[in-house]
Amino acid sequence: MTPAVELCNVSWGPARGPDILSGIGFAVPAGQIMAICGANGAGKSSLLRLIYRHHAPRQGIVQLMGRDLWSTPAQAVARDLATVLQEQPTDFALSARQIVALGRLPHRRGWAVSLSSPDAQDACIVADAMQRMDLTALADRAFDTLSGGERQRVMVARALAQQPQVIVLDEPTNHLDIRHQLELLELLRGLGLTVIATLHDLTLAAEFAERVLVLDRGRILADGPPDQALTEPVLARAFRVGARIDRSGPAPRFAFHL
Ligand SMILES: Nc1ncnc2c1ncn2[C@@H]1O[C@H](COP(=O)(O)OP(=O)(O)OP(=O)(O)O)[C@@H](O)[C@H]1O
Repeated sequence: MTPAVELCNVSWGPARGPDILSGIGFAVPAGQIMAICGANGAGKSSLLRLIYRHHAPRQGIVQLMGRDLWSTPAQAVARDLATVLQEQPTDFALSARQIVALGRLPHRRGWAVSLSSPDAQDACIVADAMQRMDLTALADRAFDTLSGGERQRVMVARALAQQPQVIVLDEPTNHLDIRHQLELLELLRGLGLTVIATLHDLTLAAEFAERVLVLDRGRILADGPPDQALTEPVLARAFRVGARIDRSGPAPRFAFHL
């Protein structure tokens, strides 16, 4: 079966700069939940930007649903792939519902859309996405009056309203309290979609993901099920710390020292 996302021998670096990512190759089957872990500056966000068609690879090819990303119009990519990023809109006064309704844009012909009067089907999809993210009571609040965690849930609801095949998330649990972290990861797992998320919290990554990719200075250091990818030697090398993993309980416990 065609992978949902596939990178073949990809490298990327900024114009006139050295490679930040090199020799990156992996295929994500449809429906797989993959976490990307690694130290600050390892290249996690840059890798996501290649997957959501923000950076074009310097070398190699990135495919979404079997099509070269850069031979596919941006709107067609947006029908298949949604993002939840760290940068959030803050400088305009749309309501939470209107932000979520933006997720319907890629499905509109010619991008023409009235945010205040979406058609009945779109309104239903938007309401459903908001309900799943526990946002119904906040629907009419201006986005810039919401807390960090509420905003994050709005951005996830917008991605759900997009009804994509693939969701790419950059540190989705940032700003969320423990309950909302667990609820979000549970929800993502239950969607049946392909999910690719960067996660700093290794315990969450080990519990949530079926597969973990560990990046180290722009290269893949480990790629496999959590218990094979998140090992003491891999973590020691990736994070330059001593690492101990206690696997005696139901979930692994990670301990680190300098
Ligand atoms: N457009 C750019 N121009 C120059 N350097 C860049 C650019 N984008 C990323 N970098 C550099 O590439 C490296 C990887 O950055 P990236 O944001 O991908 O790391 P990360 O693993 O997501 O880090 P963090 O955990 O701190 O968010 C960093 O050293 C960063 O400064």
